[in-house]
Amino acid sequence: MVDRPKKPTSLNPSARSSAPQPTVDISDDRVTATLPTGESVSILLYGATVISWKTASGAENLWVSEKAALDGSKPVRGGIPIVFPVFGPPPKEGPTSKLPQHGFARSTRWEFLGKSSSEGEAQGQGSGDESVKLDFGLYGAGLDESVKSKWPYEFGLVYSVTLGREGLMTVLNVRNEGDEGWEFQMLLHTYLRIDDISKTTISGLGSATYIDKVLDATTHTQSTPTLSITSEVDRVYTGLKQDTTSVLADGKPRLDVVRDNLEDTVVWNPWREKANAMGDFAPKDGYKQMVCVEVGSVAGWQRLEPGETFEGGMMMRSYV
Ligand SMILES: O=P(O)(O)OC[C@H]1O[C@@H](O)[C@H](O)[C@@H](O)[C@@H]1O
Repeated sequence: MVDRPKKPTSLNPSARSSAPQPTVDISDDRVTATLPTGESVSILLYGATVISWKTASGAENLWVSEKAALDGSKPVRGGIPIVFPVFGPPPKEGPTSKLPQHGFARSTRWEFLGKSSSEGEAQGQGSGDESVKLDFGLYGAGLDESVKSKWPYEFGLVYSVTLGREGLMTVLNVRNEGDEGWEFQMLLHTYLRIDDISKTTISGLGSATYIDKVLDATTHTQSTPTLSITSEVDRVYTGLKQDTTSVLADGKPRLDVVRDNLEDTVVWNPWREKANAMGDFAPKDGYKQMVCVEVGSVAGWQRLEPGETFEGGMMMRSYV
């Protein structure tokens, strides 16, 4: 009798079968991944908006308004909406002038492209350093005609969200898929959850220059090593040299935001009046539990010629 060929097995089958694996749950409107150690992330397909990122302790790191629309009717007030291809109100003239504030990426449904796992998991090492990467795509062809007519360029966006034990990494890859060059701005509009704004300081911006959108829209220099927030803040820090912006609670690290290939960071807190004026901002005193630290490329424009790509993003670490 001829021996049957054995079924191919992994290099270390026993470890592979016994090592707990990350789980990925895909529903109609969102993708949720959980590591065996308890960390989790949840991403709405609408806007590819990360709406939750929890550490192993169960602590939530992102702020989402209690009145945020999660049904695709408007951009999510909280989490990490993606700003592309224009930041803020569009310029009066030029290719992005007809687009809504912060562009269309945050108000368009993206496609889930799939998941991949870290080497540790793939080789069944059970080393406890598993991570899971979720990819989302948005293409010119996927846009509504009404949006296409406002920004008629061929593009491909791939947004990768990687959940690991050491933090959450989010990276946007932008590709020009057409035959003419175009320019864009991008930003990860991250609403961080904090316990108490009066005990919160932000470091990593000392000596940097910023455009103060609340004051006079002119350029200032950060004179103190840390920033405390005691009223409305809307600042665009530009050309930052250091990579890490840290949020401290009572002087102790709470969250780090590490920029990757991006030079600008927006710090935003609407404070009492602006929070009150936003219909989807709740609770009304929620501005005391959030601060936006938003990495991006927004002070100028990134230009992509046909076939060129740009990639930028961030790594976030949580200390709770
Ligand atoms: O209300 P939106 O469109 O989500 O924008 C919120 C804020 O987003 C910030 O990035 C801007 O700097 C602010 O000026 C703006 O108010």
